[in-house]
Amino acid sequence: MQVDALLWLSFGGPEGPEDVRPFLENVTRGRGVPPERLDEVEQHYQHFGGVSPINALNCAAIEAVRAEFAAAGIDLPIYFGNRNWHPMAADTVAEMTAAGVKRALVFPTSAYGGYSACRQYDEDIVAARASVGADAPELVKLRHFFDHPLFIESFVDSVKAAAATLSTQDYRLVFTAHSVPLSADAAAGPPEEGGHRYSRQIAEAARLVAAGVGVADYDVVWQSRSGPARIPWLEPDIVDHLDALHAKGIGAVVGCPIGFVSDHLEVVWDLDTEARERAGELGMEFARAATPGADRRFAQLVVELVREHLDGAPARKLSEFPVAGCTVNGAICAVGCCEPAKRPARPA
Ligand SMILES: CC1=C(CCC(=O)O)c2cc3nc(cc4[nH]c(cc5[nH]c(cc1n2)c(C)c5CCC(=O)O)c(CCC(=O)O)c4C)C(CCC(=O)O)=C3C
Ligand SMILES: [Fe+2]
Repeated sequence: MQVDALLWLSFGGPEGPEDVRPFLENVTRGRGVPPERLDEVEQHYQHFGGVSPINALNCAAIEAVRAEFAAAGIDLPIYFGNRNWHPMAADTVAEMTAAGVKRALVFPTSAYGGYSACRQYDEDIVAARASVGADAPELVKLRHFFDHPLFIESFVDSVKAAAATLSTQDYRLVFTAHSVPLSADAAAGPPEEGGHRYSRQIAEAARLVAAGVGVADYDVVWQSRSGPARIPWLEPDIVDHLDALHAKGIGAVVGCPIGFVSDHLEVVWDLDTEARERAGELGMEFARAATPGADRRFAQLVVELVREHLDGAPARKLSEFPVAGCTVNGAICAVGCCEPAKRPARPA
């Protein structure tokens, strides 16, 4: 396939105290997140000076991919655009159009399926192209990579490295991912797959990493719950789970943020701040495994995903899940796939 560019499509994050509120409003527009939750999350960002680490991490990861492209003789410019903060995807796609890009691959910074992790990026692609108009380039999104060997191997090594910092090797391995409403998880994937594509892919990635580490018993839990309390989300929460582990006499935990590709705010707040603090109160040791974003293998993974399109290279994958997430111009993966949740009306 002939392509002219790669678009790195991410979530975006604020760059200073004044950006936080407008950023949060962009994220939650029409999504039924209560104002109290926004106030709370604003404090998490302000705790770090109103700066999310996510933009700098994306820029560093893009530089790493540029170096791998150069080494591999792949001559593709890389553009960067986000859903919720500058550089906004629509502006970036306008810039690509002006530069004469006719067809680009799109790397979304999420490894998984589901509405928030996959279909919402498709919606971003549709909206960005629509804002540019008829000259917008064709945008071909790359597939889910949660079961790519380079993604899994990076987490295996980071779990081992985190475990090595503990005073004991008798630790509990606990995987965490961003919680989503139960209804969103039930609707994840095409209906004939039976739903729950997001939580099942998380479970599969956790299984592969645990096997690579050589750990038989582990847990998969959730973090960063949002939304009104009356709507059920995936549980248990990591912080509650630490209480439960403590009650069972467990004294050391390795937390592995399997649902995230880089150390953005959910990781540095919910895990490195809240979970670590709770572990401290309980007298438990807590080590957090690094996310893969800064690992050279992550850049190599992007190169491999790109090669699947440039030269028809085979898709390397460790699970039986079908290849998914790869569509053109933001088309949905399949009829009924990852339907956006119906937002319940606010109680009167
Ligand atoms: C599955 C998933 C991923 C992983 C897949 C992926 O990576 O895309 C993810 C990533 C991220 N989520 C992020 C930030 C936020 N997510 C929020 C809200 C929500 N996330 C949800 C799900 C997910 N989110 C959901 C169902 C909501 C409820 C509102 C809605 O239905 O949409 C809110 C609103 C406030 C709050 O309620 O927390 C914020 C600020 C950041 C950037 C962090 C930074 O700045 O460093 C990143 C990478
Ligand atoms: Fe989120």
